[in-house]
Amino acid sequence: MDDAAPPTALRLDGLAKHFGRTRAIDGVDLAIARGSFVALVGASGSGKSTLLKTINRLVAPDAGTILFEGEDVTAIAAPALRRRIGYVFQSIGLFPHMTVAENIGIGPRLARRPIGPERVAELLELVELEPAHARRMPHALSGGQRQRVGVARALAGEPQVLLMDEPFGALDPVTRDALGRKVRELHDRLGLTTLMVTHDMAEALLLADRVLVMAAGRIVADETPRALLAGAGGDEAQALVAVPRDQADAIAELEG
Ligand SMILES: Nc1ncnc2c1ncn2[C@@H]1O[C@H](COP(=O)(O)OP(=O)(O)OP(=O)(O)O)[C@@H](O)[C@H]1O
Repeated sequence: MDDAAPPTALRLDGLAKHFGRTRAIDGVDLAIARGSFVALVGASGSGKSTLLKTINRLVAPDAGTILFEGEDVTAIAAPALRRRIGYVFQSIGLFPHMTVAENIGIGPRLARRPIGPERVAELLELVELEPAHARRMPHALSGGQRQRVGVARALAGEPQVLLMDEPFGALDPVTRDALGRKVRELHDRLGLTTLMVTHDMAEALLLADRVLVMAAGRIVADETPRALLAGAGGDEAQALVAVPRDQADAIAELEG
């Protein structure tokens, strides 16, 4: 083994999950180095969300193992696991009847390590929200603010790993861009290991250190953004890279 390589935060071996006849995950082997920011892209229905959910045990796989810092996730109590692995949901997923502060504190509370108002204020500051937002209900926030609360909630238990399922999907492009940069900055500052599902190859190329492409339950490409832009990864990956590249070319042409 290479002594200089960073330790593995997550290791998936022979992972499979079927829903009836659908092979949502069809034999995935994957090692994610501590500290890396990995994007998971691929067509709708290719298994990205299911893969993410198996990691923090929201979905139980039919076969295979998942090691988190060398420990089988099934051996870790779910609340403790979910405190150590923050999760930002696709549809934000805030509890509508709870204040922002209660939403942010739910994970630590379930893990019997409740957080106080100072920590809530600190988390709000981390995602650039006002301290007064702590008392608001989710419906009284904009979509971008709600998603920031979702990120704060995922960070509340001081996780080592951050899983994000299409976290910026519902946001306007300007907010999306700002929040993407913010998350990357927090990833670097807090020393996180991040696995982010996105439909947007441009976002994956700009934010991640490594891009995985999923198709029909399998990982069909695993490349750095630079390698993808240089043509690596095969047809599936290159079809996805072509989208932002063609758009950039078309805009450049309009600018004449
Ligand atoms: N609870 C479930 N019951 C039955 N089928 C499911 C369930 N969850 C996922 N599937 C199926 O498994 C496959 C993979 O779904 P998954 O949500 O993981 O894909 P995805 O790549 O995340 O899609 P999207 O980008 O649209 O979110 C799909 O065919 C989906 O319909």
